[in-house]
Amino acid sequence: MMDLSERNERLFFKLLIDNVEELLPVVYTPTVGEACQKYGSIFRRPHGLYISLKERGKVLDVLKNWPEKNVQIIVVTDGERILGLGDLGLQGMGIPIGKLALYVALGGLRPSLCLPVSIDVGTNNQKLLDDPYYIGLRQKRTTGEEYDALIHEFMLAAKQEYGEKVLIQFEDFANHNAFKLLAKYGRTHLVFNDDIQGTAAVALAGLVASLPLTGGTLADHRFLFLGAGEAGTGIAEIIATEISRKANIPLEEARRKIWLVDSKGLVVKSRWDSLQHFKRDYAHEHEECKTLLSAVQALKPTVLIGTSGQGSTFTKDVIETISSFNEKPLIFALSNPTSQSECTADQAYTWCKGKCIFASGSPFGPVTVDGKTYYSGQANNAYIFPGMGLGCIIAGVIRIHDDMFLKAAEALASLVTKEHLDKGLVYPPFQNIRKISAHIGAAVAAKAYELGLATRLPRPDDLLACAESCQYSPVYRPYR
Ligand SMILES: O=C([O-])CC(=O)C(=O)O
Ligand SMILES: [Mg+2]
Repeated sequence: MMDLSERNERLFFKLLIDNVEELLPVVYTPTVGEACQKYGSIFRRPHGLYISLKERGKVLDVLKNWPEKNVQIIVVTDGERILGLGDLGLQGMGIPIGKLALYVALGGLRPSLCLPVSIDVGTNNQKLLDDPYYIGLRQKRTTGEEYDALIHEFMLAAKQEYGEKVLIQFEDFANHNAFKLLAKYGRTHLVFNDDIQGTAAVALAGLVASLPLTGGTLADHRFLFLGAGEAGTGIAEIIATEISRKANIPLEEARRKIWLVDSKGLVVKSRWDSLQHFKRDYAHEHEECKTLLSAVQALKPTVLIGTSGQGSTFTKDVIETISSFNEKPLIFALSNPTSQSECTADQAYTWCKGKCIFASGSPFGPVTVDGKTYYSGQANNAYIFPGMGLGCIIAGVIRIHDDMFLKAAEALASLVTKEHLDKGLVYPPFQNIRKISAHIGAAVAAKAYELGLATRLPRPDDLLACAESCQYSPVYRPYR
C-alpha cells in the first residue's frame, strides 16, 4: 500500500475508499502498529516531516522544505505512547501518516492539505536505541525546558507558515504531555487531542446509540473504566458532561456515576495526594479495591470500558461477573492494536454467553457462539476526526470547543439505525464513512457558527450539502 501511495496517490485513495472495510485494518490499526514497530527496517521514503532536537532554531526552515504550501491539517506525534505499544520514538511516524490517509479517504480532505509530523526528542525504548535500523536520534528522551521549547517552536512555526486556521491534531503523546499541550495551546491555536477528545466522542456515540438496547438513559448507567489516562478520563468527562446537561444535574453529581481503575486499583478519595490531576475529579469516597475484578464486584457497573493499553485484562472472571448482574452489559475494549485489546470479541461473547453489547478499538470479525452470530462495532476515533477536520475546513473554524465533540458524537449516534442495533452494532458500518464524515462535519460546523468560532461568511445555508460538495474524490481527469 505504501508503494502504491508513492507511485500513484490517486489510485491508492481510490482503492482505499472503494474497499474501506477491507483495507482500513492495513492502513490503520492493527497493522499500522506493527508498521511503526518495524518502521526502521521497512523505511523507503519519508512520507512526512521529521523534526528533531538538532533542528532547534530552524523549525520554520524545516517546514518550508515540505513541498505543499497550502497545508491545512497537521497530525503530530512525539512517539512516546504509540497506541498501546508504548514509546516507539521517531518510528511513531506511521501514526500521523495513517491518520492523514484517513482524513483523505474517510473525510474527503485533499491529500495536498495534509502534513504528517513526527517530533524527535529521543526515545526511552532501549530496543530501538540498540537497533541498527532505528531512524531517530540515539538518545534518551529529553524532557522539561528543552522539550517544551522545541514543541513551542514547532507550534509557532506551523501557525506562521500555514496561518491561524491550520488544524493541529495531537496524537499519541504520553499522558503528562498530552494534557499539558492541550491546555497550553487550546486557546492560541486550532488544536485538539485525538486520544482525549476524539476517542471520547466516539465512545459517547456508541453509548448513546446503545440506549434503545439497554433501556433508560445515560444517567441510569454506572460506568467503570480500566485505564485512567487520556482516553479513560477524556471519555469519562464527555459522558459526565452529557449526563449533566441531559439530566439537568450538576457535573459533580454526574461524575459520581463514573469510576476509574488504574494500575494501582480503584481511584478513590484516600489516594488523592498521590493521584495525577486528571484523575482527581473521579476520586470518589470508597474503600480501596486493588483489582478490576474486585471493583466490578463492589460497584456492579452496567458499562465496562477498557482504555488501559493492556491486552487480556478483561478476564473470564471479570466478564462473567459483570454479566451475572446485568441483562445487557456494555463492554468496550478500546485499546489498540488488537494485541492490546482488553479482550477479543470472541472472548466477550463466549464468556457472557452472548448477553453483552461489545465494541472494540481495533476491528474484530463476526463471532459465532452456540450457533448464533454476533457482530461488534469498532469504537475508534477514526469515526470522528475526519469529520471534525472537514467541519473545521468548510466553516473556517479558528478554535475547537468541547461542544463540537459533543455534536460530533450526537451526529454519529443518530446514524445508527434499527438494522444496525438488531445486529448488536452500536456504530454504523465504515462502508458509509464518507457520508458519516459529511454529517459530522456539518454538525461540527453548525456548532462552530453558533459559538462564533467560524470565519467563513456568509454561513452556507445547507452545511451538509456544502460538506459533501467539498469532499475530494480520487477520479482521473478526462484527457483527449
Ligand atoms: O489509532 C487508533 O487506532 C486509535 C487511537 O488513537 C489510539 O489507539 O491511540
Ligand atoms: Mg491515538
